[in-house]
Amino acid sequence: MGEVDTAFIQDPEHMPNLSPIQVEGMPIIDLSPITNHTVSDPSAIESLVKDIGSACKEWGFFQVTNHGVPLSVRQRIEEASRLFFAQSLEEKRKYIRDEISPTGYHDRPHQKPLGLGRHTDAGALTVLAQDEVVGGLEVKRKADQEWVGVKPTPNTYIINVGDIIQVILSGVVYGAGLEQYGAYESVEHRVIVNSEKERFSIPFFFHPAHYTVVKPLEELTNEKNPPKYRPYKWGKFIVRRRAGNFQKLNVENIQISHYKIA
Ligand SMILES: O=C(O)CCC(=O)C(=O)O
Ligand SMILES: [Fe+2]
Repeated sequence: MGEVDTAFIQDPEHMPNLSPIQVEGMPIIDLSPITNHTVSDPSAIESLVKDIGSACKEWGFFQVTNHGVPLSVRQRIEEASRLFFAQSLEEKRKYIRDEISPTGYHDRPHQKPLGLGRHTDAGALTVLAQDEVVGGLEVKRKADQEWVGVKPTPNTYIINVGDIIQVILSGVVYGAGLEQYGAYESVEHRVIVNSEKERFSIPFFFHPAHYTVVKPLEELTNEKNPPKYRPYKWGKFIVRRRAGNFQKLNVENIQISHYKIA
């Protein structure tokens, strides 16, 4: 590996612990009440909605089973990505990520063991097919702010709240006794890689159109509960975020905290 751009080198307190605690505590949510059309039990849907709400508030992350995505589809995507990445660098660079094709190939320099520095996802939410063998995703657990590894669960997808949901739902007021759940927050996460095994992961980002203005839901704000964020243009935000290419969270790169109303 060549020289690593110092912008990617983390401060010591953000360097990953090489053997993080592996947790299974992240909620696993069964989506069969919405994917199994033979069951039409409104109370099952109601409790599903509640469970998703609690998972979003307590973890900002959850995993889904019975999601209705055929395993064969996932396997075909995984196979196609293995074939793509096995090609020569020259071939891959034909599909390089740039301003015109922001989802293209990105041969990002990284300093092992950190595959992807700590960050929050900028979009509304992310659906992730994590590598089922290698794992490597770590989440900053809201309960104690510890970094915990997310143990891969076969044929599940990991879903996490992104910055847009944090802003839109920032006006949610909790009833007495419910404060411990905290708010809908876009939780920090990062990825560690190991030098022996390749790691494949397939994130799908829910992003709005570039002209979208992101702002707290007006129905949730009023004089007593004023908006906590200034409106921002999604297109500008994501273009600036991409220019920073997941560098350190606390420097250079644009964050929703910059739009926070003190
Ligand atoms: O590879 C992973 O497990 C997560 C990737 C991720 O966090 C991202 O692309 O935003
Ligand atoms: Fe992410």
